[in-house]
Amino acid sequence: MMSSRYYALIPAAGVGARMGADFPKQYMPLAGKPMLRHVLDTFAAHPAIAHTYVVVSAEDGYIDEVTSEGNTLAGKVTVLRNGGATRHASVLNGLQAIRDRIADNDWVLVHDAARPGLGAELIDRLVTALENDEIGGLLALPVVDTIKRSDAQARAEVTVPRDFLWAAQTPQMFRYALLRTALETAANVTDEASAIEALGYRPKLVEGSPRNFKVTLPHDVALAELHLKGNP
Ligand SMILES: Nc1ccn([C@@H]2O[C@H](COP(=O)(O)OP(=O)(O)OP(=O)(O)O)[C@@H](O)[C@H]2O)c(=O)n1
Ligand SMILES: C[C@](O)(CO)[C@H](O)COP(=O)(O)O
Repeated sequence: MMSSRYYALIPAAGVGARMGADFPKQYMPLAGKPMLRHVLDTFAAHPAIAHTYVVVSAEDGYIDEVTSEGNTLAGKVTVLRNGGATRHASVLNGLQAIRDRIADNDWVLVHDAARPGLGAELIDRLVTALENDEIGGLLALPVVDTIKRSDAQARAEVTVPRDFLWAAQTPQMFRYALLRTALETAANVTDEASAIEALGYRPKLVEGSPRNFKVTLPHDVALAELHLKGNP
């Protein structure tokens, strides 16, 4: 039997509403290049990744410039212009579009365009941890703060025990057929692991890194630049 290959799928069809810029945040310049380009460069340079697919919206007017710069992504990255209204829809549309280019058993690493701090060592950590896994899993960080649940007026109602709580990151890595089925079946989910969990499986949690945080709000930009300039 042929061994499984590894593919990256990057949902990049969001509008970045919480960032409040007048263009999608994945195209913001960070440490000399657009946020999305950091992510594409990382996957394109990784020896384990057979190919990278990036999902953008049909109206996207930025992606061609971002992928053509320097010509180093040629043959390594394919743009899919079928992003959906939610992250869930964008990932599923991407998976459906590549059905003839991937085997059911191949692994897909789904990674947010908005997490430019991912480095090769974290990809290695995830891939190594899941080498002999049947289900797959994701990078995540154990929660370190005391956790409060509040009422609608932001008054603490209860302190939630943080044992066994993790904050989900990406990549989230699952075999193609299982992931596609899970996302086709699930109601709107915010990550791939939720859809897999809904089928009754337990994705493996592999320790990620604070550096791999999601750039979401305006104040995240300076921190992302700091990380990326320290280690481009
Ligand atoms: N319809 C969507 C929404 C999000 N994403 C992608 O999913 C990732 C994580 O989403 P998030 O940080 O929530 O990005 P946005 O949806 O762009 O941000 P916001 O919720 O603030 O609008 C990003 O790479 C984003 O581009 C996507 O591909 N398609
Ligand atoms: C997939 C994810 O990055 C894990 O934290 C997250 O669920 C997606 O971001 P959102 O802000 O919930 O859309």
